[in-house]
Amino acid sequence: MSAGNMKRLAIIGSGDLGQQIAYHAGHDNHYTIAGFFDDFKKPGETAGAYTVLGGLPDVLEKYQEGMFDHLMIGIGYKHFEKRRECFDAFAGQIPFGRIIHSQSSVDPSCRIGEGAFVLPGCVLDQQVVIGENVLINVGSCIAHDSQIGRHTFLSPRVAIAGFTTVGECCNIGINTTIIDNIRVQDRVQTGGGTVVIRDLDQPGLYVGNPARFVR
Ligand SMILES: CC(=O)SCCNC(=O)CCNC(=O)[C@H](O)C(C)(C)COP(=O)(O)OP(=O)(O)OC[C@H]1O[C@@H](n2cnc3c(N)ncnc32)[C@H](O)[C@@H]1OP(=O)(O)O
Repeated sequence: MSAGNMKRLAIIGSGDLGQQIAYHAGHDNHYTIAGFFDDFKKPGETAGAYTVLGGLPDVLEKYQEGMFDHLMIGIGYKHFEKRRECFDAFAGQIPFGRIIHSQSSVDPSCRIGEGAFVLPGCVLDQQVVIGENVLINVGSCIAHDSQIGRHTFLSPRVAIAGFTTVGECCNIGINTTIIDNIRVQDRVQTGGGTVVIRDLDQPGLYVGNPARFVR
């Protein structure tokens, strides 16, 4: 697609995650980048290669003025409540982007929610279901028939076996392994390298092999 035909993407949050989304959305030819919305920067200020269009109160108006076509949330795992709130505030009013990087392999039978972002090097096998506003970081692998709940963040190289369900607003740490037929409760966080071999029934932080509840 030539740049002239591409839809324009605006991103809420111009920090590290917003920059990562802008980079891949642009360089992998999904969108031209309209700019960021960020309450902590001034309109017109530069953030990386792009401009701040305004703060959160300006998003709807700028969309109605035709400044962008699709929206993504660049608020990361340190602010899950805000990540969820922002998505829910604009869902149904503004179309969200859905980006699957061209260097990922996603089976056509997968269902990927609005606002979801699959980064390079991921493999999603048959019938995987990815909820709205989920981010799947580089090199993650999700086997057949597994599901990831809304707003959840998978760090790089997470490995999830078949028939497993990860809840909403989870932060799954780098290189976490989850075996098959597991259920992970909403709002679970795992440390790097955690190995999950039993259901995680309680929200909170788990680490280690096998995973143990920390707090
Ligand atoms: C593109 C990107 O960069 S995406 C971001 C990717 N980043 C990650 O995945 C970060 C993963 N983070 C971690 O692993 C961190 O160590 C956390 C979040 C689990 C722990 O953070 P803290 O809140 O500082 O906890 P703290 O360091 O006090 O650890 C609590 C206990 O868990 C242990 N622990 C912490 N991390 C791990 C781990 N990854 N594996 C095993 N044990 C661990 C600690 O040794 C400590 O044990 P103790 O109570 O017996 O002494």
